[in-house]
Amino acid sequence: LRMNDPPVLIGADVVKKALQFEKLVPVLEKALADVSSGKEGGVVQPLRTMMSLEKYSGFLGIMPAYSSTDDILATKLLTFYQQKTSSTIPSHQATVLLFDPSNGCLKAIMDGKVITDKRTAAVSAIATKFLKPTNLEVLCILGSGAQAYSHYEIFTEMFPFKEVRVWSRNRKSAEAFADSFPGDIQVCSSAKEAVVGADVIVTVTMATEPVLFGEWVKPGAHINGM
Ligand SMILES: NC(=O)C1=CN([C@@H]2O[C@H](COP(=O)(O)OP(=O)(O)OC[C@H]3O[C@@H](n4cnc5c(N)ncnc54)[C@H](OP(=O)(O)O)[C@@H]3O)[C@@H](O)[C@H]2O)C=CC1
Ligand SMILES: O=C(O)C1=NCCCC1
Repeated sequence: LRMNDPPVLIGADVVKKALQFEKLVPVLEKALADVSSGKEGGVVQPLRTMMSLEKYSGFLGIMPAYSSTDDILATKLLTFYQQKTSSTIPSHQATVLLFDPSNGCLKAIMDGKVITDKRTAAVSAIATKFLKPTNLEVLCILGSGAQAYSHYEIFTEMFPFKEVRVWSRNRKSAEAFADSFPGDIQVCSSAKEAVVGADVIVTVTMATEPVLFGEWVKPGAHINGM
């Protein structure tokens, strides 16, 4: 791209093809290590700004970051809303803007919804890889929305679970989730039933009240709380 060229638009389908988990995981591991290395890692990532839209039970989040080692300047713009069950609009929508860090020119406008779904699940999987319990037999997913799908995909790709359980507020959502994958997924009638005995627990709901209680959790289990 030349300096004055308009930014490239990169839609969800193209992003989806580019973000295969086997490519994404090593890149994210390096990014996480760079962030953890402080100054040496060369990452500038101020705390995200989260603006509340109380009138609509929504939020607008702004998440800028610069990596000097990769020389990448980007920001994610995210909106998320407490949706009515009947809504067909995704609760979380996002766009990622990519800039030329040397002059501030906007280079690309990318679909950020797929990035959010896959990045979040990949980071949970990386955390699980490093903190995992000795046993990795039972995976429990609480919630059955976009994050549940992406977490299921990467967790079953990266780890040898023998049993996968899902619970969701609406049983029909959990059933639709289970039916959408060829693998066997046990739909549970309560969060407790899904959690008791699980080795890895993923909480991916929009609940504002607790759905997971400590007394259900097996000693040594790993929890990814979204
Ligand atoms: N930390 C991070 O980087 C990120 C965090 N998140 C968070 O992950 C969570 C899931 O996101 P996502 O999958 O995209 O959202 P979706 O809207 O796609 O799915 C939401 C899920 O939450 C359930 N749910 C909604 N309200 C309640 C409630 N009051 N009590 C119990 N369950 C409820 C729904 O269940 P049902 O369908 O059965 O009604 C549904 O399964 C959210 O909290 C989101 O903010 C998401 C992306 C990134
Ligand atoms: O994408 C992110 O980062 C999010 N953080 C918190 C709320 C939902 C999405």
